[in-house]
Amino acid sequence: MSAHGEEGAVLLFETKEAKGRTAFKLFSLTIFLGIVSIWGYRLICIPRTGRYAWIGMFISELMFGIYWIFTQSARWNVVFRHPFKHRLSLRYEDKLPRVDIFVCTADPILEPPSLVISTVLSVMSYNYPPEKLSVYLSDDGGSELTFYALLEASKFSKCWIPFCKKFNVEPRSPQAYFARNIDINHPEFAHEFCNIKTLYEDMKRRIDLAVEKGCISNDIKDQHKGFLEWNSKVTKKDHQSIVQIIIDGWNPNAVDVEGNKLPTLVYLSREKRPGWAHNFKAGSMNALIRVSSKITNAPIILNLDCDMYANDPDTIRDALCFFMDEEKGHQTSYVQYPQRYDNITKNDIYSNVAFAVNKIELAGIDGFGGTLYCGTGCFHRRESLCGNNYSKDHILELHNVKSNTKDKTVQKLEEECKPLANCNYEKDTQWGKEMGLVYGCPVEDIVTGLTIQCRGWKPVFYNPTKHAFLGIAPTTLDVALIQFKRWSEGLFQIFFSKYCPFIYGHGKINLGAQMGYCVYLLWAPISLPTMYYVVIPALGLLHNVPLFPEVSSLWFLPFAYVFAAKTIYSLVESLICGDTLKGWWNLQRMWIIRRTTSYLFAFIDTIIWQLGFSQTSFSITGKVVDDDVLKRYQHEIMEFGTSSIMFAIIATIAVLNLFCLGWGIKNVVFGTTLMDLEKFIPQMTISGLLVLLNLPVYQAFFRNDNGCLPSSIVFKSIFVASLACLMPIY
Ligand SMILES: O=c1ccn([C@@H]2O[C@H](COP(=O)(O)OP(=O)(O)O[C@H]3O[C@H](CO)[C@@H](O)[C@H](O)[C@H]3O)[C@@H](O)[C@H]2O)c(=O)[nH]1
Ligand SMILES: [Mn+2]
Repeated sequence: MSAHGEEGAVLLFETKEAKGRTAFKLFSLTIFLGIVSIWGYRLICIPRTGRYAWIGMFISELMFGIYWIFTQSARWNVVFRHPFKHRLSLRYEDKLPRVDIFVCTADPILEPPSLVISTVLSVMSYNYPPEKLSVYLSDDGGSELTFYALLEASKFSKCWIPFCKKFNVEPRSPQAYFARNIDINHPEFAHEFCNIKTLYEDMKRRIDLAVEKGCISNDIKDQHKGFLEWNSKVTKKDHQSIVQIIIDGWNPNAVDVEGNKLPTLVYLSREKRPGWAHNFKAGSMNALIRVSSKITNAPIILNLDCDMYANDPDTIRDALCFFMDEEKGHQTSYVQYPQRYDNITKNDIYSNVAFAVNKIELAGIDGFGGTLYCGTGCFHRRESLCGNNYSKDHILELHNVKSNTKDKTVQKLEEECKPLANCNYEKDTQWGKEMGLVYGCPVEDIVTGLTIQCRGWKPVFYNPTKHAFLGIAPTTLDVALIQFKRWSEGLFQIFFSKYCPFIYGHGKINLGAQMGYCVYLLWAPISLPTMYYVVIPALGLLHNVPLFPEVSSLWFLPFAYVFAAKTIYSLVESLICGDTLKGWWNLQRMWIIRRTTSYLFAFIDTIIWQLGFSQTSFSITGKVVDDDVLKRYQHEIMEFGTSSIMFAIIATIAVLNLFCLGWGIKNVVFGTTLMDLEKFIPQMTISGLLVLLNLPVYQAFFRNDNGCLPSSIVFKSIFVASLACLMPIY
């Protein structure tokens, strides 16, 4: 070990393979054999009655099997990364590169300005030389409320940053920090704590009040020239570019209350005009890239959503290890952190965390060099994000990149930046195609990451034990499903586009990475076999059509083995990754619900989009809910409440399986022979499990809070399920 340690001392990060890979591969092979036997059985034993249903079962199992093979690629080659930030400090403390941080917001109602500035403040107070740090807020809402909040934050930062650094407080998002129980025993700390808390609460009150009123009073407007940009004609969808450098960090007077330098702070709202496609978050990121290049031009960019605050003040240094390692760092294009959330309850009722995805799958895809860019919590090398190919001979020294702030006044810089954020700037350029984030897809992040990899760069996935960023997860089923619909739709569009990893990535990225991408890109079509599996076996039970081998037959073995092995494996994997037993159970439910609603609609909409009948849209995930709803979320009670068509599907499936299981049990109890029971055990198991998973759905039929299933949905689902029962099975 000592010899190794010596050699390792030169590295700024190391990559370790996961343990037990061989055992996993053998295990995976046995499941594969089981799957192949199932396919074989379906082909060999086609029955006379229920022939079509049988073929449907075969097609479903074929799709499940192929999809399963893709998911194995994400587990085949799992690697874990470890940066050594103390080595970075020893070697490069005086050569640290400048870092530009981009925060995106889009709507002052769905994304309250007080939340947005908490994120901004958390990154302004990173443990990093402030003269090398710049924070840019892109406001697609074009709202003076957000601008006002940022102005308030810039003032508050003068107290907040020194307070954080003096007492080394964490987390550095004031909203998250003051929401915790903080031990204020030390008298000096207690005093300053109370002061800063009052300052924060006053500020928050002023901001929230302004948001409530929907406008800014004239005395406030007189305090900053920036408000002049908002005249009566400015609306969210129609306004000129607004660039306001709120703190010019290179100015010697930009200091906090203790006289330390402040990071640069810039407000940007790119031009919006009716008739111009603005390309959602990708468009705003590209405007940010250009505007920041005119001002601070840092070689490293951190990209965050407005709700993702920095939880660990040392994250920048960790990430830099991956860029500055002498041996491999020059090839690193981006460093992606997993999406973690601040508001997760114990058993994660909507399965927002995806424990196994974060800990195993993404690390497995990283093993093949295919780390996904997930849109937030990601450090980029500006060069690679701007469309450059990787080349060994041309390596930019990170600390030598120059900024453009010399000899220019703030006003002049602002004027120079505005055209860069104009609608027509990108016309006839490579922006959105070869440069910056790629346009035309609701998951701009994933496509962009793929194109960067195909240009020869090697991204890194890093999942530290202390979460680097914490965001806000959806707290209602509705919002969670809409988010998944946007994702699965965008992902499936990639599969159909010229960016399909098997074509676009052919010869450029590893086959394992291409397959790894497909684990996500194929979410939408996997809805079809799932839908089949939750409906047809149940109907078979009702109409006496057996669809599986008898329990005593040898053919039953592969079914039982594949089912048990996959289930136990996924349970163990979830538990190892930190989920609870109940959390895993909730995940199974969400897995069915997502596949039969979000993914299904995404599939349908993608086909419509493919035929050219619709345009890309982006529904922003809401980040606030009322107290009543929040309480139910905290008690892990599923929230329905509205009569969404997705809920109708969920309820119908639940009712149908309950009917059919009831019928099946009746048949067993009253009369039919033991022989028959044997034939139907697999189908009864499927319906039985679905009924168990759906217990919270049945409960929602009878609850009488505002989150229960509306009676219209209850009746609809019973009606549709009854109709389905009449459907004959061929
Ligand atoms: O026109 C837009 C729309 C959205 N956003 C911002 O994009 C971010 C993500 O939007 P959100 O509604 O929170 O979506 P999520 O589903 O939480 O976002 C995930 O998925 C998106 C792709 O679907 C990625 O862009 C995000 O980074 C990723 O966190 C937010 O900060 C928004 O303010 C914009 O800047 N402009
Ligand atoms: Mn979000």
